[in-house]
Amino acid sequence: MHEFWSTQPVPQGEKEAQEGPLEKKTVDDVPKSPYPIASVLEWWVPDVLESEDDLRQIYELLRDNYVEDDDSMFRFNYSHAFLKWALTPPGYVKEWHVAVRRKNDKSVVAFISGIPIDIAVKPSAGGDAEVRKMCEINFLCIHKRLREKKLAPILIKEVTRRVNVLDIWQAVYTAGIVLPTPFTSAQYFHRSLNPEKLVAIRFSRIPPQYEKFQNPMQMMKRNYAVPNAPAVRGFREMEAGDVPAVKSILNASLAKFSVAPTFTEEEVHHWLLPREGVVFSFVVADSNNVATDFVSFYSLPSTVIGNSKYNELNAAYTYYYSANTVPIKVLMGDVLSAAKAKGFDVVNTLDILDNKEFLQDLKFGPGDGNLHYYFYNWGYPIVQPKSVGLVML
Ligand SMILES: CCCCCCCCCCCCCC(=O)SCCNC(=O)CCNC(=O)[C@H](O)C(C)(C)COP(=O)(O)OP(=O)(O)OC[C@H]1O[C@@H](n2cnc3c(N)ncnc32)[C@H](O)[C@@H]1OP(=O)(O)O
Ligand SMILES: CNCc1cccc(CN2CCOCC2)c1
Repeated sequence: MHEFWSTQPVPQGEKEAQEGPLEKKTVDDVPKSPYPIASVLEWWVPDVLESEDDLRQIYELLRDNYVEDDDSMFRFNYSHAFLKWALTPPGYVKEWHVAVRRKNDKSVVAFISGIPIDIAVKPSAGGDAEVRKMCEINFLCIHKRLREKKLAPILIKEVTRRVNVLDIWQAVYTAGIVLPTPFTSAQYFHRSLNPEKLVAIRFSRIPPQYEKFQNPMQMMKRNYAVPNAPAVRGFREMEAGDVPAVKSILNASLAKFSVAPTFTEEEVHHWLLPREGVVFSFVVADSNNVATDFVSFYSLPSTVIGNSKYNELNAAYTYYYSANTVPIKVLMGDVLSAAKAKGFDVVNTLDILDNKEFLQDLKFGPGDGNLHYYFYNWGYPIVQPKSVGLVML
């Protein structure tokens, strides 16, 4: 059971693992050369910022081989612009973008990414959070033709080496599957914006109680209709001048959670300013045009696998927010309007942050997917998703 993960510094299910590092090594202990890999393969560092062709190769690997739902009806289709954004925040390390190519034709067969992140972790006994520089791991992907050959542990060990050599010893990551050992498990919720398309691609079903209506789909459209303009006075798109205020209110909001990132001004600029087709952010500005509230969402489409009428599901995912002068359910109501106006079919979210405060009133329904959260080399007790303030792309 867990031939690889049983060898790793992650909680192994024993109770009461101590909080904090599970093993202590120094940079001197870290191998200086890359982990050995099959002779027909080679390590490769794509230049996702400067090379559109390198970025295209990572994009295509993920488009065709990344995460699908359990029934293989949908597969994530992160865009080029989204991947460039997700992989190159301030202080990113090019070598933490770890790819594997076939030597003969240079085709990309696998990938795993790491980016730097400052995570504030509160001791479970209470008290001040400890801010720890960690690596956030994402986009682990092996080509469908190379699955179940133990290549994933090799990718994980190599990215670990490249992180350790820079004196960073913890990571945070999420997965849709249960591994040793989650510190929280969140549930997905979905808010229909385009019920007709969602039913046509079998993302949604017409609830049985609608069958009593003469025109069930008409009733579904009515139920999920949203205003086409924001309700909150002073609601507008975020702009560069809002960065200092957003940094202040967002860090204050996130400090309430047991596990959450902290953002520098440069990180607020990178992660939270609007980027067309990628991330959408809004503030509520007071009479001096100073941001008092903030809310955001990102675009993550999925390929619809094998549907004749539609080949893409346009999904928005709720991102970070700070609700201070208006309740989050009012602020998120304006997100639904903005997402509908921009052509999204659905808004997806998790029961992390204060999201449970709006799920019911805004007509989100539970999904059948979960997102499990993990630390690498950091013992931490299992906490409820509502005490987690980290959003993973
Ligand atoms: C200090 C710095 C540390 C940095 C590193 C921190 C750790 C980061 C960890 C990674 C965080 C990733 C976050 C995300 O990106 S989550 C998204 C993961 N990607 C996908 O689901 C895309 C589609 N699937 C695939 O591409 C492959 O199936 C993958 C690549 C997922 C596995 O490839 P394959 O199916 O061909 O298997 P194998 O024969 O090579 O290897 C089998 C071993 O791999 C373990 N496995 C399977 N799936 C995952 C998974 N999602 N996280 C961690 N481990 C996983 C599995 O339990 C088994 O180990 P053990 O059970 O026998 O022990
Ligand atoms: C947070 N990063 C994207 C993600 C990665 C892996 C797994 C999941 C969650 N799955 C998605 C597919 O449908 C079922 C639930 C999401």
